[in-house]
This record gives sequence, C-alpha cells and structure tokens, in this order.
Amino acid sequence: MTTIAKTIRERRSIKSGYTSEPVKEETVLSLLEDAVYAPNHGLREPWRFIFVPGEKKDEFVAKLVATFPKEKQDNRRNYFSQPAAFLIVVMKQDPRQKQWDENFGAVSSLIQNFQLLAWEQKLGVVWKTNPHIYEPKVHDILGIEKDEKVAGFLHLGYFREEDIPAAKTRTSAKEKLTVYS
Ligand SMILES: Cc1cc2nc3c(=O)[nH]c(=O)nc-3n(C[C@H](O)[C@H](O)[C@H](O)COP(=O)(O)O)c2cc1C
Repeated sequence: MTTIAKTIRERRSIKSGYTSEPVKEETVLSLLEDAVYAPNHGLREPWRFIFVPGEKKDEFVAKLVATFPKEKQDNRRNYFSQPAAFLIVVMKQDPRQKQWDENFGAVSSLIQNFQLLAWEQKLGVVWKTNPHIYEPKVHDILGIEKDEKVAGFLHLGYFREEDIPAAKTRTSAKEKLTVYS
C-alpha cells in the first residue's frame, strides 16, 4: 500500500478526547499551504479560512452559545469547549449552479487534503456541519458575506493514540461499480 493510501485508510474523524496541547496558528497555516493545492476549477480558489486559536476560544464560544435558545446553551457550551481550536472554512458562492457545485467540490477536496495532512501530524480533525453553520447570527459573528457559505467548522485538537476511534470499514467499491457495456 502506498503512503497516501495508508493515510487515507487510517485517518479517523476525531470528535472528542482532545488533549490540552494547543494547536498553533503556524501549524494550521502550514497544513493549509499544502491543502490549497486541491483541484479547483478555473483556479477560482473559492475558499478562505478563519482560525480560532485556543486563547480566543472561550470568548468565541461565549458568542456562539449566545446564538442558541437559552435551554440549549449549557449543552452547546460544553460541546464547543471541547476542541482545542477551530478552523472555519468559508466558501465563495456563485449564482451559477455549475460554478457553485465546482466551488463546493474544490472546498471539499481542500478539506480532505487538510484532514489527511493533519492526520500525518497526529492532529485530530472533524468536519462539522451542524445547523449553526447556516445561522445568520453566527455569520455576523464571523463576518460572513452574502456571497459566502460556511462549508464547515473543523474542530481541531491533539489526541491520544488509545482514543483513536475504531476503524470504520467501507463497502467495497466493487459493490458500487458497474462497467458500462
Ligand atoms: C461534509 C461532512 C459533514 C460532516 N458533518 C459532521 C457533523 O456535523 N458532525 C459529526 O459528528 N461529524 C460530521 N462529519 C464526519 C463524519 O461523521 C465522519 O467522516 C464519518 O462518520 C466517517 O468517519 P471517519 O471520518 O472517521 O472515517 C462530517 C463529514 C463530512 C464529509
């Protein structure tokens, strides 16, 4: 198996159990500098990123939590306090369906690049698309423009080897493949 195949197969989404080790801006930037080599049609590079470092997390989470109904706030504070940092991936929307789809494909490719590169460095990532990524109040906090979409919140944090979730197998592609004849 090639190195890339091994990394693709072994990567897991890390959803909990983050350690207190800080996630440095320079680490995230260095991963992004490679991740941006994702295919992107027309070289539109339809992405930008917002990094929330550990030292800003409490302030950010407080603002985020305030956008939820009162009865959900404790639960959400606990949830958002777990990652060591966040990377928010913002996509440029396009009014044309074809270009919109291409942009989302490009951003998705970039996010997978980022996840694989992070995995190599034992930095845990999960791509989150909870309802708050569509919430206008959250967009205001982040300064999201009308022609932008929050593609996801990437929850980041280092993890212990023993906390890596069990392998999730996939259906063999053989079962999904038909050969046109
Ligand atoms: C577009 C996208 C959105 C996702 N959104 C969420 C999410 O909102 N919450 C979550 O816990 N995981 C989310 N995930 C992670 C998936 O649950 C995870 O990839 C899947 O369970 C397979 O696990 P693995 O990544 O460890 O192989 C998302 C993944 C993708 C690709």
